[in-house]
Amino acid sequence: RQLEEKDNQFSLASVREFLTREEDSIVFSLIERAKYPSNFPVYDPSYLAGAAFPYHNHSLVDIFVRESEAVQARAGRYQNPEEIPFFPENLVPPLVPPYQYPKVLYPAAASVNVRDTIWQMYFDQLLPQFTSKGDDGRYALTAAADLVCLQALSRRIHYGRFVSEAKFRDAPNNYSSAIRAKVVSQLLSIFLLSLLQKNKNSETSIFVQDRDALMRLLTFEVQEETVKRRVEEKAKVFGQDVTVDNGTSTNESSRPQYKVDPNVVYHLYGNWVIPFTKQVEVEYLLHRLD
Ligand SMILES: O=C(O)C(=O)C[C@]1(C(=O)O)C=C[C@@H](O)C=C1
Repeated sequence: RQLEEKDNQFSLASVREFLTREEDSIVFSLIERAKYPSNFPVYDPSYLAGAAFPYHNHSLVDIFVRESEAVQARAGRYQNPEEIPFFPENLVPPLVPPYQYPKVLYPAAASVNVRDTIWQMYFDQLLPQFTSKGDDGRYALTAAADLVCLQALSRRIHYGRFVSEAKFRDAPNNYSSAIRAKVVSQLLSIFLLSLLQKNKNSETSIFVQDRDALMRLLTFEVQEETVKRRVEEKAKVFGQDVTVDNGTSTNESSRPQYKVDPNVVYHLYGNWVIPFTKQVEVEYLLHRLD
């Protein structure tokens, strides 16, 4: 009964509330990571070249995430369908008894993910934008802060599966015809390929059209702009120094200094978080009628 009640509350509005709350987690996690400089050795496999097997030639952050996920798997973290690990091959069985999470996701689509894309974006693109250059030796703290950032981003982006499920339930007919177009185009492309011996490009272009139709259906540009402006604002509110001088301070600069540049957070959402969430949404929908 409790499950049914929870399930009944599942809607696009409840899903958006979850995404809004996750913004806080993401902004806070970035602020925490920004306490430390870039700390290059954390990411450099040669730093652990002398370590024993299986740790040698992995970066410290790589090992930190793998081992943390193993501990968290024991505590049941990945039994929760909201959570997707970065290293699924590494997981150990949970120690805890199962919890009856509401069964919201469609099983054939539940495991779609973009974990490798998130990993690459975080280390190659995002980190250099909000950390200062330098090395203060606090490597374990740095890796721990990276883990929290990665998990918050992953939870938000992979929640795209729940967003899609809510949208599909709201308009099953609209989505079903766009999803079925996939099946038709798959058959068509196989037929064309065998008939015309075409190269792979023609197949790709047919798939792209299906994705485009779904992408148009699930996109709300006004909502995206609201989200980007809100996270920018959160970066300002959460990331300023708090004083108790009632604004009477004679600080030389009246321009607030933020711990993480709000503009970076705006673009993090615009360039990666929202596009990756939409990618998850499309992939989920493509499997929604399997
Ligand atoms: O709120 C939605 O409808 C979503 O699909 C989420 C989201 C986002 O990532 O914030 C993604 C696509 C939409 O265009 C708007 C917002």
